[in-house]
Amino acid sequence: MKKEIKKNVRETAMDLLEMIEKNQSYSNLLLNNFINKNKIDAKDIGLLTELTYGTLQRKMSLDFFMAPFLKGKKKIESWVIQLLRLTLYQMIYLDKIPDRAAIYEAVEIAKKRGHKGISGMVNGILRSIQREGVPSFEEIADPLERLATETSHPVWLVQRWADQLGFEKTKQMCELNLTAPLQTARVNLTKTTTEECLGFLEEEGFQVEQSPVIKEAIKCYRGNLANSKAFKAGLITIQDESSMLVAYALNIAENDKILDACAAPGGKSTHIAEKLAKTGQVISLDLHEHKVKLIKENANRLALTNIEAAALDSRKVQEQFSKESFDHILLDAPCSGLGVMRRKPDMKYTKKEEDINHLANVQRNLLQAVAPLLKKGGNLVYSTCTVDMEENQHVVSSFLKENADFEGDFLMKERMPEAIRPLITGFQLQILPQDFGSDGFFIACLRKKV
Ligand SMILES: C[S@@+](CC[C@H](N)C(=O)[O-])C[C@H]1O[C@@H](n2cnc3c(N)ncnc32)[C@H](O)[C@@H]1O
Repeated sequence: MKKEIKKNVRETAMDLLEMIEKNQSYSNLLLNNFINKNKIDAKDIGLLTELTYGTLQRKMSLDFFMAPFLKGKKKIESWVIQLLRLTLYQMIYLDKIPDRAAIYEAVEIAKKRGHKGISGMVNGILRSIQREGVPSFEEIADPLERLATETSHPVWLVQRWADQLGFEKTKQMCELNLTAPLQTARVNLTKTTTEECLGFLEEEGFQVEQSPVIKEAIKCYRGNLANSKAFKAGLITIQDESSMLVAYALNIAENDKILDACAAPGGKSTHIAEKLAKTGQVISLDLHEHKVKLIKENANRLALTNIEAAALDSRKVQEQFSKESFDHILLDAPCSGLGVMRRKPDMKYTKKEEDINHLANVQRNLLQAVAPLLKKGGNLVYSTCTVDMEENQHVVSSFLKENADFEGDFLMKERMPEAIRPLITGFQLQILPQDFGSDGFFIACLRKKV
């Protein structure tokens, strides 16, 4: 039976924000686990999600708004800061909640969690904000710093993107990162058609439509497809459209043997297996045993028998597999994930610039390790869900420099859905979230010379 949250929704959001702030878990995992474990009522899920994600998304802006009102105050406990952010978020960004209701709730929580002094301070700060209004972003003279504060992204990241992409694209991306992503799913074409699947989902009450970009992709405007009968029956996989493009890049033909070197939880492996239409074989490797379990579960749910999943550090693949034993190889590398910040807003504040340098090294080593396993004439597809050149274009160019037996595969463009082609430069595709609403993503298609 579903139950209402014992603590009220705002207090729960405050606790979740505190846990995220203390780096106890990723926001998306924490919130999903909390909702599932506590069987939260549907009407509370919406508000809890909105308050937690919204406050997190706007953290830097909220701190900017609050700063003048905290001047001269002694050190304020972390949970009180979360409470102030949460309340300010409702006052500034949510029209449907009257200010007085938000302030009243905040004071009640402060009384319960702290003491009279704290609730008095919370009341005082919030009432002053209500009376005097918050400062304007226009007060920030430097355009880059203003964009960073206004869209709540760290300055180093905005600076980095502006250097790589220019200010306009950076601005669009930062603004898009504040919006909620649409859920999309991939139809398992070995079991059904897109049209038939749309029909099943509509019968179940989902508001869905076929994507204009990828023929087997479905966009969902209402409902969570993970709870659908179609999902349980293995007719769909929840996957972003950008990720679906990887299987297009590979040039898959029936009976191919394909290596997916970083495969868990199996989103792309299962797509490849579906495209193989019950023929061939996908060898799906991942570093972590518990993640390999997820690949197997997904393959079973989708009734795909042409996937073999195993735990292995792919930097050591040469110890397990012979040279030139795969028709194609996918390296969907571990990366900084800067293309999926909409889904994990806490990443904006936890990622460091040095992480990017470290990851680029790991990515180069993985590419170097898998390359000898590819047959001549086969494709090596390298992909990441990031938008950083150091992990994308630079990794690829340094690989090509060191491996004269590889070249860019310019035919990738012809294999891609038509709407994507204008975004392709040669044999590389950098998708920004604002391009067509999917995740930021990178795909490069290389070919081993014959
Ligand atoms: C981007 S995710 C893969 C997502 C997956 N391709 C999909 O579509 O579902 C990267 C994966 O690489 C794995 N990984 C990281 N280092 C690895 C290594 N040295 N060898 C094998 N897998 C590794 C991580 O555990 C993670 O699951």
